[in-house]
Amino acid sequence: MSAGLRVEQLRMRFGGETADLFAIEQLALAPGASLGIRGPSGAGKTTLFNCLAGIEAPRSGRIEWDGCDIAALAEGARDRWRRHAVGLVFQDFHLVDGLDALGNVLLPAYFGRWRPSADERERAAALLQRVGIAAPRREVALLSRGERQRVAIARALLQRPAALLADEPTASLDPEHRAGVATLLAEAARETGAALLVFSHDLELLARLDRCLELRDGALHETR
Ligand SMILES: Nc1ncnc2c1ncn2[C@@H]1O[C@H](COP(=O)(O)OP(=O)(O)OP(=O)(O)O)[C@@H](O)[C@H]1O
Repeated sequence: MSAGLRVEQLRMRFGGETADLFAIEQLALAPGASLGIRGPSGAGKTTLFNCLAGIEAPRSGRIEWDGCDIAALAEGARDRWRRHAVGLVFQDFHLVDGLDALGNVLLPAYFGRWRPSADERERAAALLQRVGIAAPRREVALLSRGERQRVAIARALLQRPAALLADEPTASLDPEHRAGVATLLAEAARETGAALLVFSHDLELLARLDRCLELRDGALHETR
């Protein structure tokens, strides 16, 4: 059993298509390491993100996270795995506007339970402080876009995930907020020892990561 991510012979094809969108022979990411994936529009980055996050099932191949092949799991088991094993950060934040910052960070703690534990509440408050949100009880709809993304990062870290996956996390932010979120993601992953996988066009963000690959013409290519 190996720690981190190990992908082998991963193929994805949507129904009705005659060719694979991508075929990835091998990909590995160790705990604590960071990897960026960029690529032209339509190359399949979001689809690959969805496969690696267990949101979508590939056509064939292995996606092992800490030795567990999530490609072989049924949808319900994959959903359960995703809730505790990975933290997800999206371009458009996926926050619940009617809730305050603390309520949003605590959302993952509600799955399958009535309410979060005292420990989880404490951790959520500490994470919000860590990401620089001074008003945890403010409704997220009233926060700036940069602040909203920082709340989303705090939420992704709540369950102490072994991996942090981000899909275009800085794309809807202005330059000042982009730099802050890039630093935060890289630091948070380093501090927690999580593997960090970022899909992005943001060259400044990609430059902060250990390694960067390009998804192009259905395959992953080295960029540096
Ligand atoms: N559910 C689906 N069914 C059929 N085709 C799909 C589906 N989802 C995505 N595609 C197709 O797969 C291709 C890759 O889409 P994807 O969103 O993964 O690309 P991307 O690299 O993230 O693009 P962008 O950078 O523009 O967001 C596109 O041609 C898209 O139309």
